[in-house]
Amino acid sequence: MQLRIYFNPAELNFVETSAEDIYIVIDVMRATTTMTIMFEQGARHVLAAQSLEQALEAGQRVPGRILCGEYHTKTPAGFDFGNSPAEFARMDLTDQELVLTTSNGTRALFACPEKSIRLVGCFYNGTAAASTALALAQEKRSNIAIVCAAEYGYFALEDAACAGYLAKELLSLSSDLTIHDSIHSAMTIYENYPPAALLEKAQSSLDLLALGQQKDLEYCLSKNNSTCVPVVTGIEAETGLLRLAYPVSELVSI
Ligand SMILES: O=C(O)[C@H](CS(=O)(=O)O)OP(=O)(O)O
Repeated sequence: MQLRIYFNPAELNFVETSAEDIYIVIDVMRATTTMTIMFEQGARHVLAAQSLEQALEAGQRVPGRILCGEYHTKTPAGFDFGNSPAEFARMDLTDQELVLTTSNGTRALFACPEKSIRLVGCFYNGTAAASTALALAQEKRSNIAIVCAAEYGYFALEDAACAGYLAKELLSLSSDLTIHDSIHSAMTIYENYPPAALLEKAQSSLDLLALGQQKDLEYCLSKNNSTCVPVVTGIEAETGLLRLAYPVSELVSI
C-alpha cells in the first residue's frame, strides 16, 4: 500500500492518479477545520462549491440552506456566514444543510479524481482522519494520497506540516505502507513546524491574526479534538456541488 503527499492540488495534473485511491484533503486554515466543526455541530450535509456563483445558485435553489464561505477571507455579500471555525463552533447546526465555498479548500476537493473517496483532514481530527483512511484503504486494497489545498497555488506551510503529522500517524498504525520522498519531506516539516511554530511562522496564521481571527487559530492548530471525519458522498446533479456527510458509513458508492 503506497502513501504519498501532494503539496499542491496542481501536482495531481502531472501524475497518473487513480480514482481507487483514498484521498485525504487538508486545508488547515481554514476550510477543512471548518467542515469538521460543522459536522461536530450537527450538520447533515455540507455542499462544497468551487465558486461564489455556484454557491449562490445552490443556496437559492433550496430554501433553508445556509450559505457560507469567503472571498479573500471576507464573507461575500449575500452570504449568511463566513469560514470561521470559531463561529461555527458556537452554533447549533443540527440537521442543517450548508453550502460552503472557500478560496482553496473546497477547490482541492474538486481537484481529486471524480468518484474517488475524499476524506476531510486537519490537525483537529488528525488521528481519526488517519485511521479512517487506513481502514478504507485496507478494505479496498488501495493506496492513500494526502492532498494539501495550499494557498492560491502556492505551498502552504501549515498544510504540509499537517500532512507530515497525518503521515506519522498512519505509519504508527501500519507497517504495510510504502513511502515516497514526499513523506520524508512532510514529516521533517512537521518536526520543525509543529502547531506552536506554525502560529508564529505560517503566513496564513499571520494573516488571520492581523484580521483578529485569533480564536480560529485555536481551532485550526489544536490536535485531535474531534473524531469526526467528513467524506464526499457524491455530486449534486443539479448544481455540480460535492456533497459531504459524516459518518463515513454514509458512503455507499460514489
Ligand atoms: O478563509 C480562509 O481561511 C482561506 C482564505 S485565504 O486563503 O486566507 O484568503 O480560504 P481556505 O480555502 O480555507 O484556505
